Amino acid sequence: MSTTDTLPIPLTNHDATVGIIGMGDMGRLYARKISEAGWKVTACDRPDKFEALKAEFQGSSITVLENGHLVSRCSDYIIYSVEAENIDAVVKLYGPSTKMGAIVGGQTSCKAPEIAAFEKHLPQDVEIVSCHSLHGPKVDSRGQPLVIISHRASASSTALITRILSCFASKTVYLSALEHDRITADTQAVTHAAFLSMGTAWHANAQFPWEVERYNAGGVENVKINIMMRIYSNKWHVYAGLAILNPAARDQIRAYAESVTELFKLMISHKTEEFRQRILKGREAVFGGRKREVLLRDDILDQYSLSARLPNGQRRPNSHLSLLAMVDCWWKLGIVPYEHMICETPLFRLWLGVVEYIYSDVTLLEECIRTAMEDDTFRMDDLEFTFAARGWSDAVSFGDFEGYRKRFEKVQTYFAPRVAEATRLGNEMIAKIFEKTREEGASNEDAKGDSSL
Ligand SMILES: NC(=O)C1=CN([C@@H]2O[C@H](COP(=O)(O)OP(=O)(O)OC[C@H]3O[C@@H](n4cnc5c(N)ncnc54)[C@H](OP(=O)(O)O)[C@@H]3O)[C@@H](O)[C@H]2O)C=CC1
Ligand SMILES: O=C(O)C(=O)Cc1ccc(O)cc1
Repeated sequence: MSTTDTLPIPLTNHDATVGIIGMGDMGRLYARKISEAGWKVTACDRPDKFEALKAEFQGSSITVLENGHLVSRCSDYIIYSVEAENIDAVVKLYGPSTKMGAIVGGQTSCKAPEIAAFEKHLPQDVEIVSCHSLHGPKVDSRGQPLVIISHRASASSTALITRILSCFASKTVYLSALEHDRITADTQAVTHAAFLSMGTAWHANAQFPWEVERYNAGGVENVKINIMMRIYSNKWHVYAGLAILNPAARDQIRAYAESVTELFKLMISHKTEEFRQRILKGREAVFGGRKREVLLRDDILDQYSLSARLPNGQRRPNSHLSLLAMVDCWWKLGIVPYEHMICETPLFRLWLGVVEYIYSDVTLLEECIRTAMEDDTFRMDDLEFTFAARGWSDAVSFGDFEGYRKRFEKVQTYFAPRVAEATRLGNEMIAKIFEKTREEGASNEDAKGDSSL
């Protein structure tokens, strides 16, 4: 980190102007929160959206400008909140207009291309402090991780950005760009790959899983369905960007697809003992000697089913290939997911909670193994899931944004009629689980003076 202290930004309260380039979902969240906290905010989106955006923010304290040149000229901290795929082009366009001595950052989910664009196109007098809120635009930011990357900045500038972003009441985590990308590949990219593959497999089998009896099977299935729907209700470019542009993510998604394929081959060749040994080795590597940390209770999850017709709550065995492959892949890559909780997202926490739920109960795990080996009920789902995991891995390794978009939107369109309902249920489920988790974490702390939550 180099320092440039020649043109200090004033540090007295609220006297810096914050500029937002890209008024999509995250840009709007940032503009609104930062302006509510009392900072002067300027913002723009693409020039063709200027009139509409100006009309929308008429009478608010956010000043909408025509383009990124105008935002850059008058702002002390400029945040690029655009598609990761576009970051180089947008910084190239507006970067040279940055006010002398200002600080620049970005909100993209993968930092290597963002930092490369800043280094390439920003004048030398400009400092670089980037950020990444590890949650979607509709999630309560309080207590969620917010990564701050002080890449080329003085301590006082980093302190100023920390102060500006403190309005989110998030948990600030300081990392380098490289650390950020390695950790988020583990927490976000592989998690998304699993759920994208579930959606693709259900679509390939022409199923709405909540209408199929074998999926009306309690908490774990509810989490799978709700997270899958949540991911497919977001914009494709968010997931494409963080997977395709992050080399660590590409490797991990490939490793996940390999684990899925290898486990599936063992299943269909009925190599029970080899399969069991592999599952148990993964369990030992990832969870061995660890007390259960994330609480997920089936009775809470059971309340959040999309199924209207079928009675809820009777657990049906499932091979849970998606979940067994996750642990297998963590083991093969030497990843201990708990070490990455500093960059957890709500989805990663839920996913780890579900995985942990199965792996902490030997009876449940044995049930998965037995079902995988003996029960054909889920075989066609597992086959399609295997194809899907490899398909997503190919789209990511080929760096194929267009192919990724088509794959994503095909499934998104299929599930679209139920998205609103799934989002509502998913939000309730997440809020309830985290509320319960916090409560139980607090009572554990009272009881033992030791809470990991
Ligand atoms: N959504 C999420 O859950 C999260 C997203 N992120 C990251 O934040 C960034 C923004 O994501 P999000 O807000 O969801 O995406 P959006 O697509 O909602 O917002 C991006 C906005 O930037 C605009 N834009 C593109 N080019 C320019 C330009 N030259 N000048 C001004 N505006 C421009 C886009 O316009 P147009 O649509 O016309 O291209 C769009 O309105 C992404 O990099 C994403 O990875 C980070 C955390 C969470
Ligand atoms: O929680 C998740 O994984 C999400 O899907 C929301 C999300 C998407 C992109 C980010 O950079 C951060 C959070």
